[in-house]
Amino acid sequence: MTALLSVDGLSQRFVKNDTATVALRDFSLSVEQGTFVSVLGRSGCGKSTMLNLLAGLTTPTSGEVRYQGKRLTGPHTDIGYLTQSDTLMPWRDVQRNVEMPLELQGVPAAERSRTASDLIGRVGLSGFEHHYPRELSGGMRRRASLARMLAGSPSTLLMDEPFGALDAQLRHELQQELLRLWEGSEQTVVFVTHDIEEAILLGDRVVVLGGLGRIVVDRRIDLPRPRNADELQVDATYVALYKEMAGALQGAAA
Ligand SMILES: Nc1ncnc2c1ncn2[C@@H]1O[C@H](COP(=O)(O)OP(=O)(O)OP(=O)(O)O)[C@@H](O)[C@H]1O
Repeated sequence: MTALLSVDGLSQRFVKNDTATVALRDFSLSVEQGTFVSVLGRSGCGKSTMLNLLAGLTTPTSGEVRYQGKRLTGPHTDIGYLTQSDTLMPWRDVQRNVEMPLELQGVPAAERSRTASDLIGRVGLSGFEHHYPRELSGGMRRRASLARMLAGSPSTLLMDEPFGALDAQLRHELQQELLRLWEGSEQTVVFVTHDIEEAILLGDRVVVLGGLGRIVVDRRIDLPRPRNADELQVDATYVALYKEMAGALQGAAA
């Protein structure tokens, strides 16, 4: 398989009021086309900084990001990014927010409306099509943002803790929905989470980051798909992976 997205020797340093913070140091990662890569790490280890760089939103202090073999110098229309912050347009209702990427692609109105309604249903927001972002809960805004990102059918999806604010049941439903949409799509996913179970359930590969984006574990997940969260709990391979990753996260904090 070919590397779709790769970074080599990436460092990011922020300077604020004469104080420098290093968020990533000499970070390298190569993501193969069509794979689902989960990135696990504790708060503050540099995950969002890494995604901002992969999305071409920020320029690294040193090193480079390559997408489809070319140096990435800014946002790319093939790369969808679900950030942690709310980027829904406040003056558009849910339907028109989700339709937005399709408008930009010149998709005819009837098809736009059909695709958006389908995705709104898949993220559990049917009935809220004409609500504005201020009329939604935080979790609902997150789901609307997810539907909007999926509407654009980007070939690469970067997702920053998309399900972190949701209750367990909804999180489970959306994990399954995301897998249904992804399987067979050939989309490449980089999915950031704090949750070990979620990382293993979803990923073809789990990368665990320690401080400053140091990779402490990089494991291929060979569990067969479709995966069922309840069945995994008693699967010896899953249990061993879980222990390894829990230990790595603990060790990274020490
Ligand atoms: N724009 C910025 N200016 C200054 N420091 C920053 C900036 N962005 C991030 N940092 C610092 O870089 C480090 C990594 O932050 P980052 O947001 O990447 O962590 P994270 O792993 O995504 O955390 P979380 O899981 O809590 O979202 C932190 O110490 C943070 O304070």
